[in-house]
Amino acid sequence: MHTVLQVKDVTKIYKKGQKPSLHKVSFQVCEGEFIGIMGASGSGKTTLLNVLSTIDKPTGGDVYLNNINLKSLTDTQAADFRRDHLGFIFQEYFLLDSLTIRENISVPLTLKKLPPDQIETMVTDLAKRFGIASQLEKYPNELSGGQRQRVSAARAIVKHPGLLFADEPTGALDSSSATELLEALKEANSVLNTTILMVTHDPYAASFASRIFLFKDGCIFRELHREKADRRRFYEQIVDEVAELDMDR
Ligand SMILES: Nc1ncnc2c1ncn2[C@@H]1O[C@H](COP(=O)(O)OP(=O)(O)OP(=O)(O)O)[C@@H](O)[C@H]1O
Repeated sequence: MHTVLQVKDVTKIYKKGQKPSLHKVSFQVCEGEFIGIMGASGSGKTTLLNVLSTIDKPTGGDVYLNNINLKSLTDTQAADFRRDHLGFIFQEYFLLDSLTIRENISVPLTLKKLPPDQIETMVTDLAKRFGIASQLEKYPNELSGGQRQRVSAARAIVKHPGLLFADEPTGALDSSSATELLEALKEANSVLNTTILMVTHDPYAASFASRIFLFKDGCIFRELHREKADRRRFYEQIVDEVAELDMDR
């Protein structure tokens, strides 16, 4: 399986004299992995996501995404790279209220100028996977929070991003909506081979990942592998680690 993301000795110092927010962080992610990023508030998770997604630049070290060194990109190239290769899901849904759900999910494909019938097929297929096929002609304000988040996930995945970043995607959802979203992400991961990097404080959400990096003070403090453990056992392991590291917010 090929390496999608390579992070080498990445350091981020916001202000001279300040403690590094990331300190020589190194890891690799292979295509089709589902990575969870956990850590206490202030441990560097958002900083890492910003640096990996070309939104911010590291002070030192290198990030290779699909073998492209992000350092080599100009700001305009970085914006194009984000549009063409990366997908994002945030705690907020960021849907366009004046567009239908079908139109919202179609936006990335319309921007790519794909033929309408191809867009139609891709959007309908994905909407079925995400359990929102019957909502396609509605508007965002007619949907529940959980449904809106699945729409925003479908919009991020429909363009087949090389890497999908999810930043606290279940943060605003009740537990059953969170489960529906996480199961949909897991399905996209296993069926469509979408590579996912998800920041979360929630051990339950993290238990859907196959590998987890626990951050502390800007460094990877521990790495957990799900391997053959079922999700429940993995969840228990994560809860134990979080308690041990006192990582609760
Ligand atoms: N723009 C900035 N300027 C200066 N320091 C910053 C900036 N952004 C973050 N930091 C500092 O970097 C460190 C890591 O912050 P970061 O936001 O990455 O943590 P986090 O793990 O995402 O926290 P949370 O879970 O609360 O979102 C913190 O000490 C924070 O104060």
